[in-house]
Amino acid sequence: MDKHQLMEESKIGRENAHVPYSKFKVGASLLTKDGKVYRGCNIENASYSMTNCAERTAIFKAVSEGEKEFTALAVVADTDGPCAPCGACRQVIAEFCAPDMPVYLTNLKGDVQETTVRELLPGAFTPEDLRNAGK
Ligand SMILES: O=c1ccn([C@H]2C[C@H](O)[C@@H](CO)O2)c(=O)[nH]1
Ligand SMILES: [Zn+2]
Repeated sequence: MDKHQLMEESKIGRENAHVPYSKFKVGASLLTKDGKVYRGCNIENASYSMTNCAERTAIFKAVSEGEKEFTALAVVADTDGPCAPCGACRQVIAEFCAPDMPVYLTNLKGDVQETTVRELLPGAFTPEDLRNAGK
C-alpha cells in the first residue's frame, strides 16, 4: 500500500465520524508492518471531554487487535490546510510509532504535509523515561 492509497483509506474512515456536536469529521488510517490498515474516526460524546479523536481510534483499534508495528499514519479533515493532530494524539502516536515513521497530514482539497512522529512531538515523554527513572 502506497501513501496515496493510505490517504484514501483515511477518507473512508472519516465517513463514520460521530460528530453531532462539532460537525467536524476527521479520519485516520494506520498501516501495519504486514500491510494491514486500521481506520479510525472521531467519536464525540454528549459529555464532550469523552470524545476520542480519529488518530487514537485507529491506534487503539490496532493495538487492541494485537498489532505492535506500524509503518505509516494518514489523517484527513475538511480543513483549510493539512489537518493537525491534537496534543493528546501526538502523545499516543509517540507511544506506539517509531520517531522516524512518516505521518501524512491531509485535507479534502488534497493538500499533503508529510511529517514524522518526531516532528509532531519533539522531546516526547516516552516509556524510556519511565524505565530510566531513579537510575
Ligand atoms: O486531529 C484531530 C483534531 C480534532 N479531532 C476531533 C476531536 C473533535 O471530535 C473534533 C473537534 O475538535 O475533531 C480529531 O479527531 N483529530
Ligand atoms: Zn487528537
